[in-house]
Amino acid sequence: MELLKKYLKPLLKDMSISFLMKALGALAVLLLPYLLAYVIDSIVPMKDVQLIVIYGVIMIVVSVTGWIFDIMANRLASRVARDATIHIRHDLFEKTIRLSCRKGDEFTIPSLESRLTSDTYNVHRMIGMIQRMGVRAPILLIGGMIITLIMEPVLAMVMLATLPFITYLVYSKATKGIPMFTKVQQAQDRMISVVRENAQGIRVIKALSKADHEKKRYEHVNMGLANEELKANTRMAAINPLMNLFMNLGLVGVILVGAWRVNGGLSETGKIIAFTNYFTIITNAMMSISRIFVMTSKGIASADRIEEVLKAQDEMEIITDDSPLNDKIVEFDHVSFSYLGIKDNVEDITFSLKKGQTLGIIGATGSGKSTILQLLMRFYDADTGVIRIHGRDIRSYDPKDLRQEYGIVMQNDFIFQDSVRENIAFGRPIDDELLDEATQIAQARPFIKSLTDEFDYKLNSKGTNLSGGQRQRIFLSRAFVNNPKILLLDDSSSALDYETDARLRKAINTHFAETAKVIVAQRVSSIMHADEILVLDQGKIVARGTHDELMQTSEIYASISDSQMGGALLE
Ligand SMILES: Nc1ncnc2c1ncn2[C@@H]1O[C@H](COP(=O)(O)OP(=O)(O)OP(=O)(O)O)[C@@H](O)[C@H]1O
Repeated sequence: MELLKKYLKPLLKDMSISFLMKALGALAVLLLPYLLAYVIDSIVPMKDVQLIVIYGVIMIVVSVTGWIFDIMANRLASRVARDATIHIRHDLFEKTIRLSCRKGDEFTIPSLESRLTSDTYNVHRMIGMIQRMGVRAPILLIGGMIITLIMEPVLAMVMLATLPFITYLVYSKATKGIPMFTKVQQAQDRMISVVRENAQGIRVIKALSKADHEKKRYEHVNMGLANEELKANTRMAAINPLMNLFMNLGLVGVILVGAWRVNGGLSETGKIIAFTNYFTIITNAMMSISRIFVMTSKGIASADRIEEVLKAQDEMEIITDDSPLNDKIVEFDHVSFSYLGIKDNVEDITFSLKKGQTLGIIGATGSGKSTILQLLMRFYDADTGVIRIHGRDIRSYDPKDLRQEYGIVMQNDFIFQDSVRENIAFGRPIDDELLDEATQIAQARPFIKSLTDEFDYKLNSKGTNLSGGQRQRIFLSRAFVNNPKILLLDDSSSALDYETDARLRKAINTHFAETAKVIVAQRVSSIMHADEILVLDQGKIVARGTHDELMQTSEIYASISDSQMGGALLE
């Protein structure tokens, strides 16, 4: 509910106007049966046609005025719901993209996606509904009761006897509904996850003929969602029919007692007609209130999920470190880290890099190579040990400033559906000269020249209209274009042929002679000229040194090198 308070507060003025208009519209609706009873019981017996016409006109005016107020209030309500949701979505999106990687892993991407889409939609519907019905229904309900009590106390008591049952019914169903709708949203997260994986891995699925397997997986989560929805909706579905039952029982009682009273001369026909009108108004108001409860159950469950993300503590706090700056551009000091807090994914890593130096990292898959780069980017914080940049704790830098120091190619880098230029510049103010230089170093110039619109050529999402090697050269251009102080390359040339790879290495060494470089590679040829090479195994450094030293001291390194000798010979 805090979420609603925060986002509706600035819209309080519009909401108040909308509520006022709704209230006036509701009063007009309440006035009509009263006027009708008066016309039937007092004006018609006078047989004064002119007076009857005047009252008819008054009733039309009241009815049209109420209708106009209602429409205006509904429009305003839609605007308030829209404005509040825009701000909620904006803040949620901003928080989502700023969320630390650890928190992102905790929430999971599909869940964040559904919080941004269906949860915000539920909240939007709840805000709209509360405004459209939240004032009107209670006024019609309470106003209708007061008028009927004044008009026909005996009949009103018959009708009111049904109310305790109805109130209990709505309350008990709605309170049980909130956790059920939370489960529905969780099932939706699971379905989005499968849909997402299928959409992204469509080619693998086709290649491995796994369509039937994936269909079954989808059916499973789809059934899960359907079952949760069924459970929640079944509970809620009982509200309306049961309410109808109680209301109709009340109405039967009213008509029987009403007929008995008219026959006995205790009441008049007009009053009984008006009373049945009020009864319908009250019934509809009760129905609306029950709908508000259903939608509010859904909306509150969704608002809680949104709030959970908005309130997520970002553990990426910035600390103070006034240590003197030194010439070690990057330093790992006995760093250990675990993603899940179970087993260290990197353990006791120590190294440092000065201006212009290159560190090569090699090792088996899953040995922790990319994790070192993730820690260097401060996507995660080390559990023990310290990472320093220019001699100061990495945690003392604003992550935004810190990341501007880097040029990075990640293993699973991404191409956006945009031009080649935008994919390289990435919103940074990059002129053509820089673009040209970066693409030349990345050995991308020849293939970009061959594209129909060169730098304006539109790339598909994930670069499906490029080859693997072309994509890597776009990623490299992106990393080079801002002349980084620290260059991090994670398996960035695996799709290049050996000759292009060798030219790339030469170009990097010439253009980035001053830059500290960390190169993660599977190929020995990509790192053999590094100032130091780390050989990783299960998160630990099992050997270190230059290429020549490692050829003598590390069996693992020597065997990798020997198996790739054809590549290593090419420089
Ligand atoms: N987000 C994550 N959550 C949990 N575990 C993770 C996560 N990312 C990586 N790991 C685990 O951490 C370990 C090291 O992974 P890392 O990606 O650093 O390996 P790598 O040496 O770069 O492997 P590769 O050469 O295959 O890219 C692996 O066991 C991996 O399963």
